[in-house]
Amino acid sequence: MFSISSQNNSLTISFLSFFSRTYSIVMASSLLTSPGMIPTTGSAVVLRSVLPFGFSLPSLRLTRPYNKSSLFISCCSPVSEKPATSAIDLKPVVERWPEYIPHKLPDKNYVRVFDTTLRDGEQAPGGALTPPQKLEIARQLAKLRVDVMEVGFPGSSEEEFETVRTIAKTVGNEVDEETGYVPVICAIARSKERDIEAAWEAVKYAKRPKILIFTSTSDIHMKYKLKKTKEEVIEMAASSIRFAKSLGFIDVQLGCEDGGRSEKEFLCKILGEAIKAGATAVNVADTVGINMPEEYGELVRYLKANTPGIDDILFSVHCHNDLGVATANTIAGVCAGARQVEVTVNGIGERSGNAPLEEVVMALKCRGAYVMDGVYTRIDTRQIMATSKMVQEYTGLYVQPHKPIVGANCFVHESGVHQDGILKNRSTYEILSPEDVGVVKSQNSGIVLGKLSGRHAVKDRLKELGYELDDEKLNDIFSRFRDLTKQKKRITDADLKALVTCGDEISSEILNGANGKETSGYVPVPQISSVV
Ligand SMILES: CC(=O)SCCNC(=O)CCNC(=O)[C@H](O)C(C)(C)COP(=O)(O)OP(=O)(O)OC[C@H]1O[C@@H](n2cnc3c(N)ncnc32)[C@H](O)[C@@H]1OP(=O)(O)O
Ligand SMILES: CSCCC(=O)C(=O)O
Ligand SMILES: [Mn+2]
Repeated sequence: MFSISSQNNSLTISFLSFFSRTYSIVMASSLLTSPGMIPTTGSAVVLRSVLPFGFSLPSLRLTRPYNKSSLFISCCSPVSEKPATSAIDLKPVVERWPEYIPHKLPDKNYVRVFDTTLRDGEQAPGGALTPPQKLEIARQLAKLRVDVMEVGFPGSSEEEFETVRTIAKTVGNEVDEETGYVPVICAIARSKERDIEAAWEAVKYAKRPKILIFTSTSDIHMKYKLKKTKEEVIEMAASSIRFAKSLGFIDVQLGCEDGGRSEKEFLCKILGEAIKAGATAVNVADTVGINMPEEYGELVRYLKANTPGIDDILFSVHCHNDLGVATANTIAGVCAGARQVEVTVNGIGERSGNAPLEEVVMALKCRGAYVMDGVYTRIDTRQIMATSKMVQEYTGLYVQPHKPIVGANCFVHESGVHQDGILKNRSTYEILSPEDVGVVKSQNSGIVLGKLSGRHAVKDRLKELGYELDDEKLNDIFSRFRDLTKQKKRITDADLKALVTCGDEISSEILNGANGKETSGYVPVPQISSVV
Protein backbone atom coordinates (compact mmCIF):
# COMPACT_ATOMS: atom_id res chain seq x y z
CA MET A 1 0.00 0.00 0.00
CA PHE A 2 2.88 2.36 0.64
CA SER A 3 6.63 2.64 0.26
CA ILE A 4 9.09 4.23 2.64
CA SER A 5 12.26 6.00 1.66
CA SER A 6 14.74 7.77 3.87
CA GLN A 7 16.88 10.69 2.83
CA ASN A 8 19.03 12.89 5.06
CA ASN A 9 16.97 13.60 8.15
CA SER A 10 13.66 12.92 6.52
CA LEU A 11 11.46 9.96 5.91
CA THR A 12 9.03 9.85 3.04
CA ILE A 13 6.07 7.53 3.04
CA SER A 14 4.40 7.27 -0.34
CA PHE A 15 0.93 5.83 -0.47
CA LEU A 16 0.18 3.65 -3.40
CA SER A 17 -3.55 3.57 -3.50
CA PHE A 18 -4.86 3.39 -7.03
CA PHE A 19 -8.36 2.66 -5.93
CA SER A 20 -9.42 5.68 -4.02
CA ARG A 21 -8.70 9.35 -4.25
CA THR A 22 -9.70 9.85 -0.63
CA TYR A 23 -7.21 9.11 2.09
CA SER A 24 -7.57 8.40 5.73
CA ILE A 25 -4.31 7.16 7.11
CA VAL A 26 -3.71 5.38 10.36
CA MET A 27 -0.08 4.69 11.13
CA ALA A 28 1.24 2.46 13.83
CA SER A 29 3.94 3.76 16.09
CA SER A 30 6.29 1.10 14.81
CA LEU A 31 6.66 3.07 11.63
CA LEU A 32 7.98 6.03 13.51
CA THR A 33 10.40 4.78 16.04
CA SER A 34 13.28 6.91 14.89
CA PRO A 35 13.88 9.78 17.31
CA GLY A 36 13.99 13.16 15.67
CA MET A 37 10.90 12.77 13.54
CA ILE A 38 7.99 15.13 13.35
CA PRO A 39 5.90 16.25 10.45
CA THR A 40 6.99 19.27 8.54
CA THR A 41 5.23 22.27 9.95
CA GLY A 42 2.15 23.99 8.69
CA SER A 43 0.63 21.35 6.55
CA ALA A 44 1.64 18.24 8.39
CA VAL A 45 1.12 16.20 5.30
CA VAL A 46 2.99 17.01 2.17
CA LEU A 47 1.57 15.50 -0.95
CA ARG A 48 4.01 15.26 -3.74
CA SER A 49 4.04 11.96 -5.57
CA VAL A 50 2.45 11.93 -8.96
CA LEU A 51 1.31 8.86 -10.80
CA PRO A 52 2.41 8.51 -14.41
CA PHE A 53 -1.09 9.17 -15.68
CA GLY A 54 -1.65 12.22 -13.56
CA PHE A 55 -3.15 10.88 -10.34
CA SER A 56 -1.88 12.50 -7.19
CA LEU A 57 -0.60 10.22 -4.47
CA PRO A 58 0.07 11.45 -0.99
CA SER A 59 3.40 11.21 0.71
CA LEU A 60 4.14 12.24 4.25
CA ARG A 61 7.45 13.90 4.98
CA LEU A 62 8.65 13.49 8.54
CA THR A 63 11.63 15.22 9.97
CA ARG A 64 11.48 15.42 13.80
CA PRO A 65 10.02 13.54 16.81
CA TYR A 66 6.38 12.82 17.51
CA ASN A 67 4.94 13.06 20.97
CA LYS A 68 2.34 10.39 20.38
CA SER A 69 2.96 6.67 20.33
CA SER A 70 0.48 6.14 17.57
CA LEU A 71 -0.70 8.56 14.96
CA PHE A 72 -3.93 9.19 13.28
CA ILE A 73 -3.38 11.41 10.35
CA SER A 74 -6.28 12.80 8.48
CA CYS A 75 -5.29 14.28 5.21
CA CYS A 76 -7.27 15.44 2.28
CA SER A 77 -6.77 14.91 -1.37
CA PRO A 78 -8.68 16.94 -3.94
CA VAL A 79 -11.64 14.87 -2.76
CA SER A 80 -11.58 14.05 0.93
CA GLU A 81 -13.59 12.25 3.54
CA LYS A 82 -11.95 14.29 6.27
CA PRO A 83 -11.78 17.96 6.93
CA ALA A 84 -8.82 19.36 5.08
CA THR A 85 -7.43 20.55 8.35
CA SER A 86 -7.53 18.44 11.43
CA ALA A 87 -7.52 19.18 15.11
CA ILE A 88 -5.52 16.04 15.56
CA ASP A 89 -2.72 17.26 13.36
CA LEU A 90 0.52 15.89 14.60
CA LYS A 91 2.15 18.07 17.21
CA PRO A 92 5.86 18.12 17.81
CA VAL A 93 7.30 17.74 21.30
CA VAL A 94 9.14 21.03 21.05
CA GLU A 95 9.42 22.80 17.80
CA ARG A 96 12.18 25.38 17.74
CA TRP A 97 11.40 28.52 15.83
CA PRO A 98 13.70 28.84 12.83
CA GLU A 99 16.51 31.34 13.05
CA TYR A 100 15.37 34.75 11.79
CA ILE A 101 17.40 35.98 8.87
CA PRO A 102 15.62 39.07 7.50
CA HIS A 103 16.23 38.41 3.81
CA LYS A 104 16.14 34.62 3.94
CA LEU A 105 13.66 31.91 4.85
CA PRO A 106 14.34 28.59 6.57
CA ASP A 107 13.17 26.70 3.49
CA LYS A 108 11.75 27.48 0.09
CA ASN A 109 8.16 26.71 1.04
CA TYR A 110 8.03 28.76 4.23
CA VAL A 111 5.66 31.71 3.95
CA ARG A 112 6.31 34.49 6.43
CA VAL A 113 3.19 36.07 7.90
CA PHE A 114 3.46 39.85 8.26
CA ASP A 115 0.46 41.03 10.21
CA THR A 116 -0.51 44.67 9.75
CA THR A 117 -3.69 44.76 11.84
CA LEU A 118 -2.19 47.40 14.12
CA ARG A 119 -1.12 49.64 11.24
CA ASP A 120 -3.12 49.18 8.02
CA GLY A 121 -5.94 47.49 9.97
CA GLU A 122 -6.24 50.45 12.29
CA GLN A 123 -6.57 52.70 9.23
CA ALA A 124 -10.03 51.18 8.70
CA PRO A 125 -12.56 53.97 9.07
CA GLY A 126 -13.93 53.71 12.60
CA GLY A 127 -11.27 51.20 13.64
CA ALA A 128 -8.99 53.35 15.80
CA LEU A 129 -7.58 51.65 18.89
CA THR A 130 -6.35 52.94 22.24
CA PRO A 131 -2.72 52.29 23.22
CA PRO A 132 -3.66 49.57 25.78
CA GLN A 133 -5.84 47.87 23.16
CA LYS A 134 -2.96 47.90 20.68
CA LEU A 135 -0.67 46.35 23.26
CA GLU A 136 -3.16 43.63 24.10
CA ILE A 137 -3.75 42.82 20.43
CA ALA A 138 0.03 42.69 19.91
CA ARG A 139 0.27 40.09 22.70
CA GLN A 140 -2.49 38.07 21.07
CA LEU A 141 -0.75 38.31 17.69
CA ALA A 142 2.30 36.83 19.36
CA LYS A 143 0.15 33.94 20.61
CA LEU A 144 -1.00 33.51 17.05
CA ARG A 145 2.70 33.29 16.15
CA VAL A 146 2.83 35.89 13.43
CA ASP A 147 6.37 36.21 12.13
CA VAL A 148 6.23 39.98 11.83
CA MET A 149 3.80 42.48 13.31
CA GLU A 150 3.65 45.96 11.86
CA VAL A 151 2.39 47.88 14.85
CA GLY A 152 2.16 51.49 13.78
CA PHE A 153 3.47 54.70 12.32
CA PRO A 154 5.69 56.26 15.02
CA GLY A 155 6.26 59.43 12.99
CA SER A 156 2.56 60.22 12.91
CA SER A 157 2.03 61.29 16.54
CA GLU A 158 3.55 61.27 20.01
CA GLU A 159 0.96 58.79 21.24
CA GLU A 160 1.59 56.41 18.35
CA PHE A 161 5.33 56.68 18.93
CA GLU A 162 4.91 55.74 22.60
CA THR A 163 2.59 52.86 21.75
CA VAL A 164 4.98 51.37 19.22
CA ARG A 165 7.86 51.83 21.66
CA THR A 166 5.94 50.07 24.43
CA ILE A 167 5.12 47.13 22.16
CA ALA A 168 8.76 46.93 21.04
CA LYS A 169 10.00 46.94 24.64
CA THR A 170 7.50 44.34 25.83
CA VAL A 171 6.11 42.00 23.19
CA GLY A 172 9.23 42.49 21.09
CA ASN A 173 11.34 41.01 23.89
CA GLU A 174 9.12 38.21 25.10
CA VAL A 175 10.98 35.20 23.82
CA ASP A 176 9.10 31.95 24.14
CA GLU A 177 11.41 29.74 26.15
CA GLU A 178 10.35 26.50 24.61
CA THR A 179 10.48 27.48 20.98
CA GLY A 180 12.63 30.59 20.87
CA TYR A 181 9.81 32.45 19.10
CA VAL A 182 9.82 36.23 19.33
CA PRO A 183 7.98 38.43 16.84
CA VAL A 184 9.66 40.94 14.59
CA ILE A 185 8.33 44.41 15.45
CA CYS A 186 7.93 46.62 12.41
CA ALA A 187 7.12 50.30 12.09
CA ILE A 188 6.09 52.12 8.95
CA ALA A 189 7.63 55.35 7.65
CA ARG A 190 7.30 57.59 4.64
CA SER A 191 10.47 58.20 2.69
CA LYS A 192 11.32 61.00 5.06
CA GLU A 193 14.22 61.15 7.51
CA ARG A 194 11.94 62.39 10.29
CA ASP A 195 9.64 59.37 9.97
CA ILE A 196 12.59 56.96 9.71
CA GLU A 197 14.23 58.39 12.83
CA ALA A 198 10.98 58.12 14.77
CA ALA A 199 10.60 54.52 13.60
CA TRP A 200 14.10 53.64 14.79
CA GLU A 201 13.67 55.36 18.16
CA ALA A 202 10.43 53.44 18.68
CA VAL A 203 11.36 49.93 17.56
CA LYS A 204 15.07 49.77 18.38
CA TYR A 205 14.20 48.18 21.76
CA ALA A 206 12.75 45.08 20.13
CA LYS A 207 14.93 42.00 19.70
CA ARG A 208 14.11 42.12 16.00
CA PRO A 209 13.29 45.63 14.82
CA LYS A 210 12.16 46.22 11.26
CA ILE A 211 11.12 49.21 9.18
CA LEU A 212 8.79 49.41 6.20
CA ILE A 213 9.58 52.49 4.16
CA PHE A 214 6.97 53.14 1.54
CA THR A 215 7.06 55.20 -1.59
CA SER A 216 4.58 55.56 -4.41
CA THR A 217 5.51 54.05 -7.75
CA SER A 218 2.49 54.62 -9.99
CA ASP A 219 2.36 57.50 -12.44
CA ILE A 220 -0.82 58.79 -10.79
CA HIS A 221 0.71 58.84 -7.32
CA MET A 222 4.08 60.19 -8.38
CA LYS A 223 2.53 62.98 -10.42
CA TYR A 224 -0.37 64.06 -8.21
CA LYS A 225 0.49 62.98 -4.70
CA LEU A 226 4.26 63.17 -4.44
CA LYS A 227 4.73 65.64 -7.29
CA LYS A 228 8.02 63.98 -8.12
CA THR A 229 9.70 62.48 -11.17
CA LYS A 230 10.59 58.81 -11.44
CA GLU A 231 14.26 59.60 -10.90
CA GLU A 232 13.47 61.62 -7.79
CA VAL A 233 11.33 58.80 -6.39
CA ILE A 234 14.10 56.24 -6.96
CA GLU A 235 16.61 58.51 -5.25
CA MET A 236 14.20 59.17 -2.37
CA ALA A 237 13.67 55.44 -1.82
CA ALA A 238 17.34 54.46 -2.07
CA SER A 239 18.55 57.26 0.20
CA SER A 240 15.82 56.43 2.75
CA ILE A 241 16.98 52.82 2.86
CA ARG A 242 20.59 53.90 3.31
CA PHE A 243 19.53 56.31 6.04
CA ALA A 244 17.58 53.60 7.89
CA LYS A 245 20.63 51.34 7.75
CA SER A 246 22.85 54.13 9.03
CA LEU A 247 20.62 54.44 12.11
CA GLY A 248 20.97 50.77 12.95
CA PHE A 249 18.16 48.98 11.09
CA ILE A 250 19.27 45.64 9.69
CA ASP A 251 15.83 44.66 8.45
CA VAL A 252 14.60 47.22 5.92
CA GLN A 253 11.66 46.70 3.61
CA LEU A 254 10.74 48.97 0.73
CA GLY A 255 7.01 49.13 0.01
CA CYS A 256 5.89 50.16 -3.46
CA GLU A 257 2.64 51.96 -2.86
CA ASP A 258 0.15 51.62 -5.71
CA GLY A 259 2.47 48.98 -7.17
CA GLY A 260 -0.56 47.33 -8.75
CA ARG A 261 -0.96 50.32 -11.08
CA SER A 262 2.74 50.90 -11.68
CA GLU A 263 4.80 50.38 -14.82
CA LYS A 264 6.52 47.02 -14.56
CA GLU A 265 9.83 48.25 -15.94
CA PHE A 266 9.87 51.10 -13.46
CA LEU A 267 9.14 48.70 -10.61
CA CYS A 268 12.08 46.52 -11.66
CA LYS A 269 14.27 49.59 -11.66
CA ILE A 270 13.27 50.91 -8.25
CA LEU A 271 13.33 47.47 -6.65
CA GLY A 272 16.81 46.87 -8.11
CA GLU A 273 18.03 50.17 -6.65
CA ALA A 274 16.42 49.35 -3.29
CA ILE A 275 18.25 46.03 -3.22
CA LYS A 276 21.54 47.77 -4.05
CA ALA A 277 20.88 50.23 -1.22
CA GLY A 278 20.51 47.33 1.22
CA ALA A 279 16.80 46.43 1.39
CA THR A 280 16.19 42.99 2.90
CA ALA A 281 12.62 42.77 1.64
CA VAL A 282 10.36 44.51 -0.86
CA ASN A 283 6.64 44.57 -1.36
CA VAL A 284 4.47 45.52 -4.26
CA ALA A 285 1.17 46.72 -2.90
CA ASP A 286 -2.11 46.61 -4.72
CA THR A 287 -2.97 49.66 -2.66
CA VAL A 288 -6.25 50.39 -4.38
CA GLY A 289 -7.35 46.77 -4.81
CA ILE A 290 -7.61 46.96 -8.57
CA ASN A 291 -5.69 43.87 -9.65
CA MET A 292 -7.19 40.52 -10.61
CA PRO A 293 -5.49 37.36 -9.32
CA GLU A 294 -3.94 36.37 -12.61
CA GLU A 295 -2.76 39.91 -13.23
CA TYR A 296 -1.24 40.28 -9.76
CA GLY A 297 0.40 36.85 -9.93
CA GLU A 298 1.81 37.73 -13.32
CA LEU A 299 3.18 41.01 -11.94
CA VAL A 300 4.97 39.20 -9.11
CA ARG A 301 6.32 36.59 -11.55
CA TYR A 302 7.58 39.31 -13.89
CA LEU A 303 9.30 41.26 -11.11
CA LYS A 304 10.87 38.10 -9.70
CA ALA A 305 12.20 37.24 -13.16
CA ASN A 306 13.44 40.66 -14.17
CA THR A 307 14.80 42.44 -11.10
CA PRO A 308 18.52 42.01 -10.46
CA GLY A 309 19.20 40.57 -7.00
CA ILE A 310 15.54 39.87 -6.21
CA ASP A 311 16.17 36.23 -5.32
CA ASP A 312 18.56 37.29 -2.55
CA ILE A 313 15.85 39.12 -0.63
CA LEU A 314 12.30 38.48 0.51
CA PHE A 315 9.40 39.30 -1.82
CA SER A 316 6.22 40.34 -0.06
CA VAL A 317 2.64 40.83 -1.19
CA HIS A 318 0.16 43.38 0.11
CA CYS A 319 -3.35 43.29 -1.31
CA HIS A 320 -6.51 45.31 -0.75
CA ASN A 321 -10.02 44.06 -1.13
CA ASP A 322 -11.86 46.70 -3.16
CA LEU A 323 -12.97 44.12 -5.73
CA GLY A 324 -13.22 41.27 -3.22
CA VAL A 325 -10.12 39.42 -4.39
CA ALA A 326 -7.49 40.34 -1.79
CA THR A 327 -7.17 36.76 -0.58
CA ALA A 328 -7.04 35.38 -4.11
CA ASN A 329 -4.44 37.98 -5.11
CA THR A 330 -2.32 37.19 -2.08
CA ILE A 331 -2.42 33.51 -2.92
CA ALA A 332 -1.66 34.23 -6.56
CA GLY A 333 1.37 36.19 -5.35
CA VAL A 334 2.54 33.24 -3.26
CA CYS A 335 2.07 30.89 -6.21
CA ALA A 336 4.19 33.27 -8.26
CA GLY A 337 7.02 33.07 -5.73
CA ALA A 338 6.28 35.65 -3.02
CA ARG A 339 7.14 34.33 0.43
CA GLN A 340 5.73 36.97 2.76
CA VAL A 341 2.04 37.82 3.03
CA GLU A 342 0.87 41.12 4.49
CA VAL A 343 -2.50 40.54 6.07
CA THR A 344 -4.85 41.78 8.79
CA VAL A 345 -7.08 39.98 11.25
CA ASN A 346 -10.66 39.90 9.91
CA GLY A 347 -9.35 41.72 6.81
CA ILE A 348 -9.79 45.14 8.36
CA GLY A 349 -7.99 48.04 6.70
CA GLU A 350 -8.40 51.01 4.40
CA ARG A 351 -11.79 51.08 2.63
CA SER A 352 -12.78 47.45 1.95
CA GLY A 353 -9.80 46.24 3.89
CA ASN A 354 -6.77 44.04 3.39
CA ALA A 355 -6.34 40.35 2.75
CA PRO A 356 -7.62 38.62 5.90
CA LEU A 357 -4.95 36.70 7.81
CA GLU A 358 -7.33 33.87 8.67
CA GLU A 359 -8.33 33.31 5.05
CA VAL A 360 -4.83 33.35 3.63
CA VAL A 361 -3.42 31.19 6.42
CA MET A 362 -6.21 28.61 6.27
CA ALA A 363 -6.07 28.50 2.48
CA LEU A 364 -2.39 27.68 2.70
CA LYS A 365 -2.97 25.18 5.49
CA CYS A 366 -5.83 23.51 3.67
CA ARG A 367 -4.53 23.57 0.13
CA GLY A 368 -0.84 24.49 0.29
CA ALA A 369 0.28 20.90 0.07
CA TYR A 370 -2.00 20.03 -2.84
CA VAL A 371 -2.05 22.91 -5.20
CA MET A 372 0.72 25.24 -4.04
CA ASP A 373 3.76 23.01 -4.02
CA GLY A 374 3.84 22.59 -0.24
CA VAL A 375 3.86 26.19 0.98
CA TYR A 376 3.07 26.61 4.67
CA THR A 377 3.05 29.10 7.53
CA ARG A 378 3.75 28.62 11.22
CA ILE A 379 0.64 30.36 12.50
CA ASP A 380 -1.01 28.69 15.48
CA THR A 381 -4.37 28.48 13.78
CA ARG A 382 -6.10 27.50 17.04
CA GLN A 383 -5.64 31.12 18.12
CA ILE A 384 -7.51 32.48 15.09
CA MET A 385 -10.97 32.78 16.63
CA ALA A 386 -9.75 34.35 19.88
CA THR A 387 -7.73 36.89 17.91
CA SER A 388 -10.61 37.64 15.60
CA LYS A 389 -12.96 38.23 18.51
CA MET A 390 -10.52 40.51 20.28
CA VAL A 391 -10.01 42.60 17.14
CA GLN A 392 -13.76 42.78 16.54
CA GLU A 393 -14.44 43.90 20.07
CA TYR A 394 -11.67 46.50 20.29
CA THR A 395 -12.18 48.02 16.85
CA GLY A 396 -15.96 47.76 16.93
CA LEU A 397 -15.71 46.35 13.41
CA TYR A 398 -17.76 43.15 13.54
CA VAL A 399 -17.58 40.54 10.81
CA GLN A 400 -20.63 39.39 8.90
CA PRO A 401 -21.98 35.91 9.79
CA HIS A 402 -20.77 34.41 6.53
CA LYS A 403 -17.25 35.83 6.81
CA PRO A 404 -14.93 32.94 5.87
CA ILE A 405 -13.18 31.17 8.75
CA VAL A 406 -14.37 33.43 11.60
CA GLY A 407 -18.00 34.18 10.78
CA ALA A 408 -20.69 32.84 13.10
CA ASN A 409 -22.11 30.65 10.32
CA CYS A 410 -18.91 28.93 9.25
CA PHE A 411 -19.66 25.66 11.00
CA VAL A 412 -23.44 25.93 11.21
CA HIS A 413 -26.05 24.30 8.99
CA GLU A 414 -29.72 25.13 8.68
CA SER A 415 -30.87 23.45 5.49
CA GLY A 416 -32.14 19.88 5.55
CA VAL A 417 -29.97 18.31 2.86
CA HIS A 418 -26.81 19.74 4.41
CA GLN A 419 -27.87 18.85 7.95
CA ASP A 420 -28.52 15.28 6.89
CA GLY A 421 -25.07 15.12 5.29
CA ILE A 422 -23.37 16.64 8.32
CA LEU A 423 -25.12 14.22 10.66
CA LYS A 424 -23.93 11.31 8.54
CA ASN A 425 -20.39 12.62 8.12
CA ARG A 426 -19.18 16.15 8.76
CA SER A 427 -16.83 16.15 5.79
CA THR A 428 -19.78 16.08 3.40
CA TYR A 429 -20.15 19.83 3.89
CA GLU A 430 -17.22 21.04 6.00
CA ILE A 431 -13.67 21.28 4.72
CA LEU A 432 -12.12 22.62 7.91
CA SER A 433 -12.00 21.26 11.38
CA PRO A 434 -13.55 23.87 13.71
CA GLU A 435 -11.08 23.08 16.48
CA ASP A 436 -8.26 23.97 14.10
CA VAL A 437 -9.36 27.59 14.08
CA GLY A 438 -10.15 27.65 17.79
CA VAL A 439 -13.87 26.98 17.59
CA VAL A 440 -15.55 24.67 20.07
CA LYS A 441 -19.05 23.48 19.48
CA SER A 442 -21.74 22.47 21.84
CA GLN A 443 -23.41 19.10 21.62
CA ASN A 444 -25.85 20.11 18.89
CA SER A 445 -23.11 19.98 16.29
CA GLY A 446 -23.69 23.26 14.54
CA ILE A 447 -27.19 22.32 13.46
CA VAL A 448 -29.81 25.03 13.75
CA LEU A 449 -33.45 24.47 12.97
CA GLY A 450 -35.53 26.70 10.75
CA LYS A 451 -37.70 26.90 7.67
CA LEU A 452 -35.35 24.91 5.44
CA SER A 453 -34.52 22.13 7.91
CA GLY A 454 -35.46 18.51 7.30
CA ARG A 455 -36.69 15.49 9.22
CA HIS A 456 -33.24 14.04 9.92
CA ALA A 457 -32.14 17.14 11.78
CA VAL A 458 -35.40 17.47 13.71
CA LYS A 459 -35.35 13.80 14.65
CA ASP A 460 -31.72 13.99 15.71
CA ARG A 461 -32.29 17.04 17.88
CA LEU A 462 -35.34 15.48 19.51
CA LYS A 463 -33.29 12.39 20.24
CA GLU A 464 -30.64 14.58 21.89
CA LEU A 465 -33.43 16.03 24.00
CA GLY A 466 -34.54 12.55 25.03
CA TYR A 467 -37.44 11.98 22.64
CA GLU A 468 -37.26 8.83 20.52
CA LEU A 469 -40.05 9.05 17.94
CA ASP A 470 -41.45 6.54 15.49
CA ASP A 471 -41.93 7.64 11.89
CA GLU A 472 -45.60 8.46 12.29
CA LYS A 473 -45.04 10.67 15.30
CA LEU A 474 -42.03 12.29 13.64
CA ASN A 475 -44.09 13.14 10.56
CA ASP A 476 -46.72 14.75 12.74
CA ILE A 477 -44.16 16.78 14.70
CA PHE A 478 -42.35 17.71 11.52
CA SER A 479 -45.49 19.00 9.90
CA ARG A 480 -46.23 21.20 12.93
CA PHE A 481 -42.53 22.20 13.05
CA ARG A 482 -42.88 23.46 9.46
CA ASP A 483 -45.99 25.44 10.40
CA LEU A 484 -44.11 27.00 13.24
CA THR A 485 -41.26 28.10 10.97
CA LYS A 486 -43.77 30.34 9.20
CA GLN A 487 -43.95 32.30 12.41
CA LYS A 488 -40.51 31.87 13.90
CA LYS A 489 -37.16 32.12 12.18
CA ARG A 490 -35.30 29.90 14.60
CA ILE A 491 -36.86 26.89 16.31
CA THR A 492 -35.33 26.37 19.72
CA ASP A 493 -35.07 23.32 21.97
CA ALA A 494 -37.90 24.73 24.07
CA ASP A 495 -40.06 24.99 20.95
CA LEU A 496 -39.30 21.39 20.03
CA LYS A 497 -40.17 20.16 23.50
CA ALA A 498 -43.42 22.09 23.38
CA LEU A 499 -44.23 20.59 19.98
CA VAL A 500 -43.88 17.12 21.44
CA THR A 501 -45.72 17.79 24.66
CA CYS A 502 -48.47 20.20 23.59
CA GLY A 503 -50.34 18.01 21.15
CA ASP A 504 -52.10 19.94 18.39
CA GLU A 505 -52.14 23.27 20.10
CA ILE A 506 -49.15 25.41 19.59
CA SER A 507 -48.75 26.94 22.97
CA SER A 508 -48.47 30.64 23.48
CA GLU A 509 -45.16 29.80 25.09
CA ILE A 510 -43.80 28.76 21.69
CA LEU A 511 -45.06 31.81 19.96
CA ASN A 512 -43.69 34.13 22.56
CA GLY A 513 -41.00 35.92 20.78
CA ALA A 514 -42.46 35.17 17.36
CA ASN A 515 -42.45 38.86 16.69
CA GLY A 516 -39.74 39.59 19.20
CA LYS A 517 -36.18 40.65 18.64
CA GLU A 518 -34.77 37.20 19.16
CA THR A 519 -36.58 35.65 16.21
CA SER A 520 -36.80 38.41 13.66
CA GLY A 521 -33.91 39.04 11.34
CA TYR A 522 -30.56 37.41 11.93
CA VAL A 523 -30.14 35.46 15.13
CA PRO A 524 -26.55 35.01 16.25
CA VAL A 525 -25.70 31.36 16.54
CA PRO A 526 -25.12 30.68 20.21
CA GLN A 527 -23.40 27.34 20.11
CA ILE A 528 -20.01 28.47 18.92
CA SER A 529 -17.33 29.95 21.06
CA SER A 530 -13.62 30.25 20.81
CA VAL A 531 -10.93 28.40 22.66
CA VAL A 532 -8.12 30.61 23.87
C1 LIG B 1 -1.06 53.51 1.72
C2 LIG B 1 -0.96 53.68 3.25
O1 LIG B 1 -1.70 53.07 3.92
S1 LIG B 1 0.29 54.58 3.88
C3 LIG B 1 -0.01 54.81 5.57
C4 LIG B 1 -0.94 55.94 5.78
N1 LIG B 1 -1.21 56.10 7.16
C5 LIG B 1 -1.61 57.27 7.64
O2 LIG B 1 -1.71 58.23 6.93
C6 LIG B 1 -1.96 57.33 9.11
C7 LIG B 1 -1.20 58.38 9.89
N2 LIG B 1 -1.03 59.62 9.19
C8 LIG B 1 -0.92 60.83 9.84
O3 LIG B 1 -1.02 60.92 11.06
C9 LIG B 1 -0.63 62.02 9.01
O4 LIG B 1 -1.09 61.83 7.70
C10 LIG B 1 0.89 62.34 9.00
C11 LIG B 1 1.33 62.74 10.40
C12 LIG B 1 1.71 61.13 8.54
C13 LIG B 1 1.22 63.45 8.06
O5 LIG B 1 0.39 64.53 8.39
P1 LIG B 1 0.51 65.96 7.65
O6 LIG B 1 1.91 66.44 7.77
O7 LIG B 1 -0.55 66.80 8.19
O8 LIG B 1 0.34 65.64 6.08
P2 LIG B 1 -0.91 65.01 5.34
O9 LIG B 1 -1.29 63.75 5.95
O10 LIG B 1 -1.99 66.01 5.17
O11 LIG B 1 -0.27 64.76 3.88
C14 LIG B 1 0.62 63.72 3.63
C15 LIG B 1 2.00 64.25 3.21
O12 LIG B 1 2.88 63.12 3.13
C16 LIG B 1 3.42 63.03 1.81
N3 LIG B 1 3.67 61.65 1.49
C17 LIG B 1 2.77 60.69 1.25
N4 LIG B 1 3.38 59.53 1.01
C18 LIG B 1 4.70 59.77 1.10
C19 LIG B 1 5.83 58.95 0.97
N5 LIG B 1 5.71 57.68 0.69
N6 LIG B 1 7.03 59.51 1.13
C20 LIG B 1 7.16 60.83 1.41
N7 LIG B 1 6.12 61.65 1.54
C21 LIG B 1 4.90 61.12 1.39
C22 LIG B 1 2.35 63.66 0.95
O13 LIG B 1 2.84 64.01 -0.30
C23 LIG B 1 1.98 64.85 1.82
O14 LIG B 1 3.06 65.76 1.73
P3 LIG B 1 2.90 67.33 1.40
O15 LIG B 1 2.41 67.92 2.69
O16 LIG B 1 4.28 67.74 1.07
O17 LIG B 1 1.94 67.44 0.29
C1 LIG C 1 3.41 49.78 0.22
S1 LIG C 1 2.89 49.03 1.68
C2 LIG C 1 2.50 50.34 2.78
C3 LIG C 1 1.43 51.18 2.29
C4 LIG C 1 0.14 50.46 2.15
O1 LIG C 1 -0.46 50.00 3.11
C5 LIG C 1 -0.41 50.26 0.81
O2 LIG C 1 0.19 50.72 -0.17
O3 LIG C 1 -1.50 49.68 0.70
MN1 LIG D 1 -2.28 48.91 2.59
